[in-house]
Amino acid sequence: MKPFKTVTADAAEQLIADAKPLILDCRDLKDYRAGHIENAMHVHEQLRDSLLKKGDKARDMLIYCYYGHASEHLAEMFCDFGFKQVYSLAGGYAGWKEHHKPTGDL
Ligand SMILES: O=S(=O)([O-])[S-]
Repeated sequence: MKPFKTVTADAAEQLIADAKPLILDCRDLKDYRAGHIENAMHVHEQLRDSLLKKGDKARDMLIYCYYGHASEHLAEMFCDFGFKQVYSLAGGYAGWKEHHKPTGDL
């Protein structure tokens, strides 16, 4: 069984509204800059490492990538480091946009 949870765009939107998770975008920086889920942070290696070491393990964390594959790997890594509430967005940012969810697009 996966140590993290996979959420649909609808469930992720609800999660964001209810739990105010830390939102991590693990796509390329240029794609993040072109548009991302509101309040998402771009995860570069340094941020990832510092979160793994010092992040709040009890806080909900929502991770997304392009289509929902890379985020699963990252989600698993956070779980391995003891994070308790890790979610991966199924379908990634592509799915999010397809469902017409709000973005911080410029
Ligand atoms: O970002 S991706 O791994 O889903 S192609």
